[in-house]
Amino acid sequence: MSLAAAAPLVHFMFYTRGSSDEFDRLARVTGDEGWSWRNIFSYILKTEMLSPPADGHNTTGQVNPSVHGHAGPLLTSLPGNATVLDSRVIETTSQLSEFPFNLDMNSGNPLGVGWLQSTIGHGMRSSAATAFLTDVVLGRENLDVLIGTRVTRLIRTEQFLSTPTFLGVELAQSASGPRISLTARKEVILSAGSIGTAQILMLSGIGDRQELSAHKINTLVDLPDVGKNMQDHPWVPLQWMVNSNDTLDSINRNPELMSQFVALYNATKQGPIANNPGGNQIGWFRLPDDSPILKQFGDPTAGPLSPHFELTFGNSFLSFNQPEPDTGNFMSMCVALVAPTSRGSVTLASASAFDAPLIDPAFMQTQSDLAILTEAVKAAHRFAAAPAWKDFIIAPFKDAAQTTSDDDIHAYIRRMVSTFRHPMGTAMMSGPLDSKGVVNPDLRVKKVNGLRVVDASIFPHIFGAHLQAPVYAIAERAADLIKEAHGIPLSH
Ligand SMILES: Cc1cc2nc3c(=O)[nH]c(=O)nc-3n(C[C@H](O)[C@H](O)[C@H](O)COP(=O)(O)OP(=O)(O)OC[C@H]3O[C@@H](n4cnc5c(N)ncnc54)[C@H](O)[C@@H]3O)c2cc1C
Repeated sequence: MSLAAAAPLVHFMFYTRGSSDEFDRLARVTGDEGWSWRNIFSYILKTEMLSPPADGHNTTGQVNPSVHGHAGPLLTSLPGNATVLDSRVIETTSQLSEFPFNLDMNSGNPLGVGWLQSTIGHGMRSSAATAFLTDVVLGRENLDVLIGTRVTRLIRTEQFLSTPTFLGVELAQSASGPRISLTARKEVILSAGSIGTAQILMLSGIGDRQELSAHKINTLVDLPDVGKNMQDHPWVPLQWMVNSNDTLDSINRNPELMSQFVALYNATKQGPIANNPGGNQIGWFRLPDDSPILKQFGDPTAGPLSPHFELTFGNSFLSFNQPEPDTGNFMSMCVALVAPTSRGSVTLASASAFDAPLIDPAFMQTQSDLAILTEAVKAAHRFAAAPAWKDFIIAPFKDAAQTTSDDDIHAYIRRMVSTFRHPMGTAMMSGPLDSKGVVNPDLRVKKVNGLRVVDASIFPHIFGAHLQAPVYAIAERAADLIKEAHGIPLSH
């Protein structure tokens, strides 16, 4: 029994696996070599089918096909529509040595600037739903997909000495609607994401005793780390005014032009609408090895192939928290801290599954987070100062212009910081004998029988990556762990 994943239906489709170091750290901290890059790589390839870009252009020199899957259900592709930024971003990589070109950021070494790969195939979003819930799969007798239905809690079905078994699931379609209970024969697989999984566990009596009792929930399993250790990627936008009309701003502000491109897209799956709105390239970077910040605070990354920060390059005014200007054309960078050390939480607001829980991403709570994101903002300005942008950039947008001194940047970060929507860690995995953590390396919930978690909540450290690819990777291995546990032959 599991929940279908929906976030892939709304997200930005960036397909980034993270570094080999990050999977190797997962193996190291859990004591399970099965999570290492070497072992996980075949699962990553199994999920993917690298496909031609929407515009059919020749992608030689933009991707390394040998590190990709070519027969999986999830379609990935290179950008499907050229933009006015492309040549300038790539030129910058040969002009400034601190921003080198990387042929393929999904090889295990993401460092440098490369062409964005997206979960797009034939100009359309490829999601967990399109890839895995195909008509054939939906036709299976042993699969029911319930829509408009919420899990309100898991139900303890047995208790053997001090270990409870949770094979029951309670569902409802509204806060006051009837509750329906189902009982699994083998096990329950909880995949409600970093927010939903923590909430459901706590509503089921699995969590921190004190917190649960505050909501009059009987603690059946005292697991204090449920909802703790949350990490997410904080980012700030920076924009520059540019002297070209050929940016998406011109389309976004012109309903007639927009409907022409929508019509083109509907007829041909081509044009700007077929492209990832997030841009055509991304870069992943480390602070220099001799950085005083690393000396003072230590290195928060998983290793030398893991980035401290990310830059994305957008062909329009991009921001989650600034109104779009009425005039002008823009180039934007999203500047993200991808190895944060701050840890937040998900706690219950009430004992109802229909009340959203309280989410505290705890952004910028450590000095090192602030210091590294500050360096990232400075790096973005250096990138935009490369000769490649000389005749293109007019000036930084008025807010971005106030980011020259460290103090200014700190104030800007405090004002602008936002989430990349990559929460993880609220049911973190740890070694089988480790009292910290929520799930064991086989993803089974500690101190419980019959219950496994498979989603982004299990990562003990955030990846330097947009998280869908790491989640697909762990889900592929989880499928084998589940089959093994129930004596079902593996398919490879
Ligand atoms: C706006 C946005 C943009 C993003 N962009 C990108 C991107 O470009 N690239 C990338 O790699 N990642 C991106 N992400 C992140 C990525 O989508 C997530 O990291 C990933 O989907 C996490 O997978 P998951 O299985 O843990 O959770 P989800 O995919 O969120 O799946 C959890 C599912 O459980 C359901 N659920 C929760 N609680 C209950 C309940 N009580 N009862 C029933 N169902 C429940 C939810 O509705 C959801 O369908 C983005 C996320 C967002 C929100």
